[in-house]
Amino acid sequence: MSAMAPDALAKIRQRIDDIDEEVHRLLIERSAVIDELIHIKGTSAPGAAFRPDREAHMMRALVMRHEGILPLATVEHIWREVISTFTAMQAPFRILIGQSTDPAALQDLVRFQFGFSVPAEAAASDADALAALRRDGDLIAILSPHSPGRWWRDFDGEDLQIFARLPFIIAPNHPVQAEAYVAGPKLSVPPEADIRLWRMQATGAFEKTLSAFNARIVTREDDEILVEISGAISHAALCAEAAKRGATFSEPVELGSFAAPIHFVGQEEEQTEEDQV
Ligand SMILES: O=C(O)C(=O)C[C@]1(C(=O)O)C=C[C@@H](O)C=C1
Repeated sequence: MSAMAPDALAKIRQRIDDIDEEVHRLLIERSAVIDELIHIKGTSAPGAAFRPDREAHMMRALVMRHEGILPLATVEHIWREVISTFTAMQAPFRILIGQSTDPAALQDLVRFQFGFSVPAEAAASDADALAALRRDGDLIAILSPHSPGRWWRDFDGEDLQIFARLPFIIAPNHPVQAEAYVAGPKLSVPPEADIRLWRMQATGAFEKTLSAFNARIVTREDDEILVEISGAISHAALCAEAAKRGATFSEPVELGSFAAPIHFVGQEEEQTEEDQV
């Protein structure tokens, strides 16, 4: 195959330039609504702009409309950068990264989700992260469910709340494989959420009961468990089922709630002309 004629390359580059210009102009246009958003939402308090349920809805729409050869994670990351920047433009916030058995992976997750326009730094410990969160209203903390700091023991969902679980799109080849919760001050508008995070004491053979309710044990230590469970399931229903198996669950402490993640299995192959013959 001969090299592409220079004018053909120039034409393609012109198309790319035109597209880039349009995307850039649209982003500038998107940012023009910020003042109005601040006015309508009354987002004067630091960190008060977060609307996790709206973000979840947008990410679902993004997954639904995506097509072609562009990796979904690329588009996801671009939008995460945009949404995070737009959140900070309404009300600035900072990120504290909690303890993890894999700090580099957790840092990657933070940058994938929040981009580079929001300051992020590692907390000395989970306890420090929570203390800072309780002190400064403009902070959110990224907390690992596998943290040696066991932050969940000092968290009762009263003054702080978990309002998102990361990553939101779970895919086998996703560039970021770490998982974490986003904790922050109580949001002024409680998010619509389908999964709650509970801390409970559980005894007996309780695992089957949780599986039957599609609940996910995130962390377990002795008889204390951290569980993600659908908002449609009551504690009473869980206990009634557990009783049949001689298991028990204590009254749960709800640490927060969030939108269910999207499990993305892969992009549908584009059908080429060769496939059809
Ligand atoms: O829809 C809003 O309330 C916004 O503030 C806009 C926006 C966005 O950039 O799309 C930013 C932050 C919210 O968490 C959700 C969405």
